[in-house]
Formats: sequence, structure tokens, C-alpha cells
Amino acid sequence: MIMNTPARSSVRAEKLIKTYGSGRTEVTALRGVDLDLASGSFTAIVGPSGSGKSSLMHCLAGLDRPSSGRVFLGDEELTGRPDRELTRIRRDRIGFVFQSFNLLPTLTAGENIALPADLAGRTIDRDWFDAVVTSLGLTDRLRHRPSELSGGQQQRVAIARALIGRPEAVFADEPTGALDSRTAAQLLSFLRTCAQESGQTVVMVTHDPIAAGYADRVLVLADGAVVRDLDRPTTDDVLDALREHEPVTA
Ligand SMILES: Nc1ncnc2c1ncn2[C@@H]1O[C@H](COP(=O)(O)OP(=O)(O)OP(=O)(O)O)[C@@H](O)[C@H]1O
Repeated sequence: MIMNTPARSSVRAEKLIKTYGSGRTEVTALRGVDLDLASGSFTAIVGPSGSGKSSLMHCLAGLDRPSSGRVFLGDEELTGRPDRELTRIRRDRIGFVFQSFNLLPTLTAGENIALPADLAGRTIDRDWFDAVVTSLGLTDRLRHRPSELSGGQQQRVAIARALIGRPEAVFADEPTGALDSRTAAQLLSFLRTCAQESGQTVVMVTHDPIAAGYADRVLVLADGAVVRDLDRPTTDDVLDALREHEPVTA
């Protein structure tokens, strides 16, 4: 009998707890999250505002440290490492798209996209650069500076920058927030291709059930815990799961 090999684990978290502040102002953003995302998977994290989505992504991407628990990228543990090593792992193996695009205003779009690879001293694969830029519709915008681009174009430059080094894990916080529906659909299809064809592990936070419908797996977060784990859900499945966990309003 042929056994299916279990998918290789890429991003893993054990008993993640994240609290901010202390004493009377203490807020618990994550309450013991366990997570295992396979290489080449595309996962969407959804949930009400304040449910802990950004906190979870920041801990998984090594941008913030959990209060307790462990985070792994492949076989390497991120938790407990000195800042210098975390910075190296992030630079070499992780791409991150922030809600605020964090583009450098004095550089052109093309230079912004190439910057992380340049800083890491890596040569950029021209074919891959062209594929990313074309899929994101940025070919005729490469010489523009961020101030000369629309919000959606700046968002796409930030996404191209995160993808250009072909990192094994890509984390995107609301990547379609500033995009019209056609450009959003193009981007989501491209992220899915990155997962399926390049084996990259893609994790995205989104408020949009349609965007979540592009993912293989949707995790619903509520009050700092994963309350649903949906396998290839439709947009309606995501909407239903979100409705179940809407915060009760008076
Ligand atoms: N730096 C911080 N200091 C104090 N509290 C914080 C901080 N960051 C987040 N929180 C709190 O932690 C909880 C989870 O926040 P988080 O940003 O992770 O939620 P989210 O699901 O991403 O929200 P949104 O969808 O509104 O972006 C919230 O109650 C928030 O107020």
C-alpha cells in the first residue's frame, strides 16, 4: 500500500500566548494558539477586530516575541533567539507585507522591490523579478517613487518586495485592503501560485471572506484562540463561520 507522506511542516506554533501591558492594563491577545502550516500551503487568518490576527502573524514571522510558547520555521525554532539571529532568519527566509507599506520614499518602485535582496547581497533572478512585476501589473510603474503611486500600487510594490527573494514563508497583513476587486483577484491568484508551484508557505490576514476563499485553509480567530479550522471553504462557509463568532453587541 502506498502511504501519503505527510506534508512537511513549515510554520509551527505551540501554546502561543501573547499579552501586552501589565497589571490593570494587561491585554491577552493570544491565549495558547497551536498551529501547524504545511510547506506550500496558503492559509487565511480571519476573525473579528481585536481577535489577535496581527499579533499571531507578528509572532509567527519573528517580528514580535510571544510572552510564552514556541514558534518554528521548518526545523528551526525562532523563539528564544537573539535579535541578530532573528533578523538574519527574517532577511533570508521570510517575506512580510505590512498594513502600512513601509516603502522608502527616496527610492523608485523598482529599487524598493530589489532592496531586501540587495541588502542581503543576493543576485536577483531577472525572470522571477519580471514574473512578479508583471503579475502585479507594475511593469510601467517601476521608475516611479512611492509618492507618485496610488495606494493600491504602493501595496503591490510592497507585495513584490516581499516575494522577490522567494522566501519560504510569506506573511501578508490585509494585502488586498487598498486594491480594487480585479487587482485583488490577480494578487490572490498569484499568492496561490506561489504556494502551489514554488512551495512557498503563504499566510494572510484578511477581513474579506472573498479573499479568504482563495486560500486552502482558513483559520478563524476569536478572542485570541483558533475557533475554526476550515479546509478549502467557499466564501459562504467563511461568512457563516465569521457570523458564529461575531462579538456580541448590546
Ligand atoms: N502594542 C500593543 N499594546 C497593547 N495592546 C495591544 C497591542 N497590540 C495589540 N493589542 C491588543 O491586543 C488585542 C489583539 O490585537 P491584534 O491587533 O492582534 O488584533 P487583530 O485581530 O489583528 O485586530 P484588527 O482586525 O482590528 O487589526 C487587541 O485587544 C489589541 O487592542
